[in-house]
Amino acid sequence: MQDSLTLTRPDDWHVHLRDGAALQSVVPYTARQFARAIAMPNLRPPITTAAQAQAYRERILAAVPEGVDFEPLMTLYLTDVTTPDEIRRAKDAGVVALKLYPAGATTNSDAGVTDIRKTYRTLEAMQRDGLLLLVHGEVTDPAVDVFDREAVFIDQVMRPLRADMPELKVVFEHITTAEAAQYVAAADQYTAATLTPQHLLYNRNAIFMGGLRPHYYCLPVLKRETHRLELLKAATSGSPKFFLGTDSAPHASVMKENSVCGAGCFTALSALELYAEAFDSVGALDKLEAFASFNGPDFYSLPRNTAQVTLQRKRWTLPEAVPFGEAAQLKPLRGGEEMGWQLG
Ligand SMILES: NC(=O)N[C@@H](CC(=O)O)C(=O)O
Ligand SMILES: [Zn+2]
Ligand SMILES: [Zn+2]
Repeated sequence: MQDSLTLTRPDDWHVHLRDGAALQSVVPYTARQFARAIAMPNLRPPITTAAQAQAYRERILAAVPEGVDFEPLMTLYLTDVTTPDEIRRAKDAGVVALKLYPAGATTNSDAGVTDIRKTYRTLEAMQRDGLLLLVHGEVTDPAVDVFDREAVFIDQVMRPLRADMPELKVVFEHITTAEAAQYVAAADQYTAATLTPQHLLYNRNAIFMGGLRPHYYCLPVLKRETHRLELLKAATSGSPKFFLGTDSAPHASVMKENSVCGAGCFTALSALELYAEAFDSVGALDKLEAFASFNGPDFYSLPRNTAQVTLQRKRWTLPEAVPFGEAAQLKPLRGGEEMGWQLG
């Protein structure tokens, strides 16, 4: 049995770092685990301009502990009115991607896109300037069952978008279904996907085991076991189209343990350990490095990291809660439970 694993320092291609006091609390976790991270722009108000992204970047950097090497990669929140001029400014400011939130699909998505065709001139500018489009891939039609929203999105939005913008690099974020895994695997080299630890480790039973478990609720919601197995197969397939994106999404525990629970799982504390457990469960630890450290930078046309990290097979207990902002608490996914790997 393999008891330690050394790999190139990984990056997180999808994380929510929030802002203010919450940002101060969570940035150190991500910076300890990852060399770079794609900082999601769904703040309140959202990051919609290059100038806001630059200022947010500075706030993130100010929260990185002394001596830790960490680079946030910035994104803009795409709206119906984002202009091609803003894309030029974004490019000049070092912004790497825009995020498509269908309006109303998830946490802080009210300012999102109401009809993708409204953004076509802007998407053309992105295609030209080499900015990526990151997609929360769920339709918002209340008539569509919550568990079907990703699969329906593929036919209603993804296929037409790919046909109309063939050379725009698109990342189908946090995929949760066999349909999405198969769609991405079969697509050309301009389409990739991120996978979260929770969707590789859990199926939807986790949300209901012995009672309703808010800390396992995120969007897109966990699916059946058949989907989880397909996702794990995709992640460990060796295909360069699949890479690490935790979607670590901190919400104060009072907001999670509430009559209306916010969507999001906080995993930044132990992300790499959770992925190692998932890959180990199918004997694919040898595939973790490409997934965590190579495929993402290759797709974004960024250099790979050169430093290394080591994971040890070791039993330890994840804290049940950690401080979050001034007075709140944050409960990590798996909090209070045993872990099988530890980042050295
Ligand atoms: N994944 C989630 O359930 N929540 C994310 C938003 C998102 O990535 O959809 C959040 O910002 O809390
Ligand atoms: Zn999302
Ligand atoms: Zn997210």
